[in-house]
Amino acid sequence: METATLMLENLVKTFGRKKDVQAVNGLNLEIHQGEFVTLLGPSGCGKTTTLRMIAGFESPTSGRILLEGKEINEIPPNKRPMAMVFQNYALFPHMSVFENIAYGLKVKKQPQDQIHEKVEIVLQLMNLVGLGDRMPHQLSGGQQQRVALARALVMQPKVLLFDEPLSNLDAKLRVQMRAEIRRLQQRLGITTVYVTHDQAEAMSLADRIAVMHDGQIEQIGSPVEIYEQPASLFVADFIGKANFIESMVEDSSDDHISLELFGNSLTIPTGNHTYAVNDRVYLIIRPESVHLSHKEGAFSGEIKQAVYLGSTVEYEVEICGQVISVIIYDPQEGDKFEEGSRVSVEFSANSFHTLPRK
Ligand SMILES: Nc1ncnc2c1ncn2[C@@H]1O[C@H](COP(=O)(O)OP(=O)(O)OP(=O)(O)O)[C@@H](O)[C@H]1O
Repeated sequence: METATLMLENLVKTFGRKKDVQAVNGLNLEIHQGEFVTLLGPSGCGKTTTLRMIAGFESPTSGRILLEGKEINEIPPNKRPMAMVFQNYALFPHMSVFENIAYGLKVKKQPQDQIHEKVEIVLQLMNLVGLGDRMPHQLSGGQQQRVALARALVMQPKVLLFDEPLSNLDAKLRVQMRAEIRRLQQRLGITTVYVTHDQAEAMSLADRIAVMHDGQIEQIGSPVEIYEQPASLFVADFIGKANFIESMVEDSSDDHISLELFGNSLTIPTGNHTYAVNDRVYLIIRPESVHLSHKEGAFSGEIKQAVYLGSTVEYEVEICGQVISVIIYDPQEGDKFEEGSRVSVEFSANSFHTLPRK
């Protein structure tokens, strides 16, 4: 069996004199050798606190952190074989790029020639050759972040930690840097934990995404699993857009259920759930799985709102009193509909997903 490099067991962190802020609330996570895991969730869900506990900057109120099977709760941050890259780069302003990168090795009293060799390797790796003598303020934001990453990599950590490292960069550079981080991580194979509240960043980087909510992991899985099989309403709503249609089970067999959808009967696979007749469910469908046309179709709706965004058009369509979001990618002439017009609506086969409704 593959052993986890990093294991978080029932991790709890409370803040405040009365211990009344539950930042992390019984969190369990296993991260394997070489794996890239992102912690994704809304502001305040406990992502940064979790990362800071892994790094050793915060000590857990209870629970255990294990690295390669050994508990490291009591080991100070500078003794953990980990390196962290921060949102604000945290470079020393009075040191050159070279000195910034060399700093950690100097503190560890490594021989001068080895420090030189190692710094040169990461300067090359991070496309920073020729910039070693510059001061941080003479670099662009993207270059500063590369120096911060070089400074982390030069320590040859077993675990690399990122705290929203791209938030201060403009949108284009962010996309470029995230591709660079992914390439680098794959090439070096370093176990990585990456905190972000940006879904696209989490989806494009991670082997697995841990979606956090109220100090716990609500679901962990590959980007495809998280998107296509959300385990809760929170995940379905937080990751991408989703339509939630209230319905009730009319018939149930081993692996299929029939339910009512806008006056019609729909039979779909049950997925991971078991349902009985009369159970209340949410039918979940993504906006890109809904199709509009002027042809005769199963359902008829009215366009309430149309927003043209160039590469996509987004519609709000009312069907039987319920408003459904629709996204059309790469819209062609026939995909444009006026507000107030009637359209027929179809749903992609097998694109429905259900969750129990209390
Ligand atoms: N040092 C602290 N003292 C008191 N409360 C704290 C402290 N650090 C974090 N918290 C609280 O713990 C909760 C989780 O914070 P945390 O920074 O981990 O969330 P986050 O998911 O990283 O959010 P964001 O995306 O906004 O950074 C929040 O309610 C926050 O206010």
